[in-house]
Amino acid sequence: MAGSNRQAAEVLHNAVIQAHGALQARTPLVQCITNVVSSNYMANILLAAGASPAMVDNTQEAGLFAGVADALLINLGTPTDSQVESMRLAAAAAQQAGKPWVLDPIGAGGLPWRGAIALELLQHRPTTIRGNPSEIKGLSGLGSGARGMDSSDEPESAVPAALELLRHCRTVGASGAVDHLVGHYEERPTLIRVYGGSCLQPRVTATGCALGALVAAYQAVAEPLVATVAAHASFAIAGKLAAERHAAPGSFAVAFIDELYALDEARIQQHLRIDVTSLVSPP
Ligand SMILES: Nc1ncnc2c1ncn2[C@@H]1O[C@H](COP(=O)(O)OP(=O)(O)OP(=O)(O)O)[C@@H](O)[C@H]1O
Ligand SMILES: Cc1ncsc1CCO
Ligand SMILES: [Mg+2]
Repeated sequence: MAGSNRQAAEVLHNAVIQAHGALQARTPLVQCITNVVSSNYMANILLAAGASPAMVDNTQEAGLFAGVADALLINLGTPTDSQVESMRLAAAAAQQAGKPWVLDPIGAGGLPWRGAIALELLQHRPTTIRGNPSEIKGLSGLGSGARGMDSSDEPESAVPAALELLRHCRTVGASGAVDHLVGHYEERPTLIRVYGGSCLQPRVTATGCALGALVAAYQAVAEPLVATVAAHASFAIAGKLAAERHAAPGSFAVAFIDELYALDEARIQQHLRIDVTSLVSPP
């Protein structure tokens, strides 16, 4: 049994506006342990959105810094032995310090070594697991047809896997044309769909990686479900508006950063589109 919850959608709509204001006011320091493809784009997206990025990923400093930063992102895109050690140290330190952290299990479905690392990191209780649908399905053990870093599954098909992963974290996000997010709203398992964005977003590498970093930034200023929705909503609105002005990936990527920077209460009011479904049992 499942039911649309319009009141919850309105509450979350207002909470997203509040979270956006809190992000601007507090400029959270976000430690990113991420892949080599994503670093520069991710840092620029965090800066444009109002957060402060720090790519501290060496074994000597990663653990210490996780205790200092406001939030942590761990992204498994191009893991080396040494970077994985930093991930272990940082995840443990974040857990110890009660800091929010986000796991992006890139490629977890298709590559067994990193899949095992992602599973190992779950012991440190990430606040959010964010990935594309194939990664969410792969990490949950419910299977996926993933071939590489891009998804070969639809977000809706990842909802049972996302619900399964809620045993390890507070919220799970599966991105795509319509983002499907799960968490608990008033203690009930709940699905939130975020509409918007552009088909140019997956044509720019590391867009999903940068989304994971923005989820971490929002986790520093809002409770987990609101933070997860706020980050996805920011991407959905900025992506939609950037695509109205640019029709190809290169100029779109620049416009997307600009739209994140320009996001404000009025734009959220006008463009945010979410729906909320309370789930009694998996759909
Ligand atoms: N077809 C689409 N239409 C609209 N928005 C999309 C579409 N595909 C992806 N997005 C948006 O792009 C962003 C990244 O999602 P995507 O699923 O491409 O992540 P990803 O595969 O993890 O990316 P990467 O690993 O390349 O960083 C999200 O904000 C998502 O909503
Ligand atoms: C292309 C690529 N390869 C490993 S990570 C990454 C960035 C987007 O997933
Ligand atoms: Mg990804």
